[in-house]
Formats: sequence, C-alpha cells, structure tokens
Amino acid sequence: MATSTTMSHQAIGSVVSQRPFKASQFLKEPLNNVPMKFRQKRFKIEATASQISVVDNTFLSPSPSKNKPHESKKKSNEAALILIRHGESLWNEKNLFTGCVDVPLTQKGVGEAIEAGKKISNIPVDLIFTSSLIRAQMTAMLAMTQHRRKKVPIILHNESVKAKTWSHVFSEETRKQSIPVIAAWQLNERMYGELQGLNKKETAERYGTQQVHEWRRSYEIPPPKGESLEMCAERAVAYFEDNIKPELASGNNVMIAAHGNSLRSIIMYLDDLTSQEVTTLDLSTGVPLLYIFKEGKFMKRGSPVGSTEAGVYAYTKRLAQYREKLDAAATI
Ligand SMILES: O=C(O)[C@@H](CO)OP(=O)(O)O
Repeated sequence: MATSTTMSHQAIGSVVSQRPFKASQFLKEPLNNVPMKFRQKRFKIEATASQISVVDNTFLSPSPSKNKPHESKKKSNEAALILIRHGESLWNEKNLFTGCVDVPLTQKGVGEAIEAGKKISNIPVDLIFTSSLIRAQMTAMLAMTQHRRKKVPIILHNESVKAKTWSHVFSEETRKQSIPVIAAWQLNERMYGELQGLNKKETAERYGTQQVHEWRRSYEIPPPKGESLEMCAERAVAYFEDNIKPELASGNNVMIAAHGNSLRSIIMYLDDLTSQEVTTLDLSTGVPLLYIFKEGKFMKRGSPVGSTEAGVYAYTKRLAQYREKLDAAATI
C-alpha cells in the first residue's frame, strides 16, 4: 500500500478515534469467509467511536444492561439491505472532484433524496449506517421523512462518555419508535488526493481522458496521493463485514447511505464482481438498491425501474407481508 494512502487512512481515522477498540464487543466474521481479493489486503481498522457505537447502543435492546443488541432480537431468516448513493451535491453540480470534502446537497439533491425515500417507503428499516459526510447524512434523513412507518432516525453520539450520556433516551417506548443512525468514516467517499476541488473536465483536458478515467473507475490505480477503489474497499468492506453483516445476520434491516465509490466497493463484494467488471459500475445519485440477505448470501432484488412503486422491486414474501401490515394499519 502506498505510504500516502496509509497516512490518509490514519489521518481520517484519527479524527474520530478517541477510545481503544473493544474487540470483545464485536461479532467477528471468520476471515476464511472473506473473498481472497479482500482478505489479502484487509487492513487492521483502528478503533473508532463510530464502531463502538454500532454495538454499544440501547436502541434495539429492551434492557440497557445487554450490550449485544442483535442477540436480544428474534432471529429472522432474512433481512433487507438498502444502499443509497447520496443525492446531487453542490460539487457534483459544479463537476468538481469531491472525495472526502464535506459538501452539502443541492436543491436537486434534496429532491432526489426525497424521491429515493418514496421508493423505499414500504421496506422495513431497523438501522441506518451513513458515512461521516453531510451529503450522505442529509440523504438518509430526507429519505426517511417519506417512510410509511414514521419511526424517527436518531444519530448516535458515542464519541465521548458525555456525548453518549447526554443523548440517552430514557423511554423504551420512544426507543422503539426510533431508528439508530450510525455515522462511520469508513463509509466515506474515496479520498481523491490532489484531485479534490479540481474540475473534472479541465483535469481530463490536462492529463488526458484515459488517465482520468483510470483514476476515476479503475480498481487498482489511485489518483495522485489519493485512494484507489481497492484501498477504499479495504476500509469500507472491512467495516461492512465487521459491523453491518452481523446486524443483517441477526435479522435487522439496514439502510446504508454513502457514496459512489464506497458503495461501488461494497457492491463489488456483494455481487462478487471482478476488478474488470467494477470499472463499468457507475451509481446514479439518489437511486436506492435493494438486497436480501438470506442464509449467508446476498441476493440483489433490483433497483427502481419505473415510476410506479409496484414495478420498483421484486418483493420477497416477508417484505410483501410487511407491506400488507402497513396498508392494514393505514386503513384503521
Ligand atoms: O468527486 C467524487 O468524489 C466522485 C463522486 O462524485 O467522483 P467520481 O465520479 O469520479 O467517482
């Protein structure tokens, strides 16, 4: 791994790393379940406040004394996973390389997030993961304003003991009506190095279309002093395996609001794409993708194909039942 990227990982991590990693609090996937391409380069993630918050919360647990919320839930044989790339940002609009620069959504992006929310309004969501960047967080929150279940998404603040104590919710009933939102830097956009803030068209004119295409879409080639998709995958896929997959395995339905490249790396892992195949994977802003996790496998159930909601996803039996319950509650 290039020195510059190692430093960039550490720099990003150190912003949120306040406390030591509590390995005992995590359900670890055995490494032999990890495909070779990720296993070889899987790097050791530092402890982060966001990682600790994944498990060390009381939202999904009726008793605060239980610190493994997923263990207290009734096991289910399938869980829904929704992936959403954030809506258009102000720098998408200006055609600037953005990477880890924290830029908000445009008005169009706000609309895209709301439309995305309508498309997933009948899909159950128990937990939300976002990157630490505002464009992903805005997208998650705006999408959830459209959800029929009307639970309240609440960002967990476990970055210090005081932040955690001061944001504690004391009513179990209120907790049940809430959705924990976990912000993790590991889901951030790839760090674009010295391209951040540059205009994409001007950069292509200066360095050549082919070179810029390789920086943007290849798997192995990093932009100058930035992360390649492979480097981005090392932290995003490791975070997914350590923190998100165990929740799905416990029957919790998860939404992830993140970025073009952090999601490309996760989709590459879910769909088992080759480093060649991933070069043609390009995600639109504000378009949700649905997967079902069942018996240890991820099944893609599609992305929106039409304006009518019925045509959006192939529902599983369980999702169809959830939908029926929502309809029944709405007619009471
Ligand atoms: O600028 C960025 O951060 C990303 C996403 O907008 O750009 P690209 O399309 O090159 O992945």
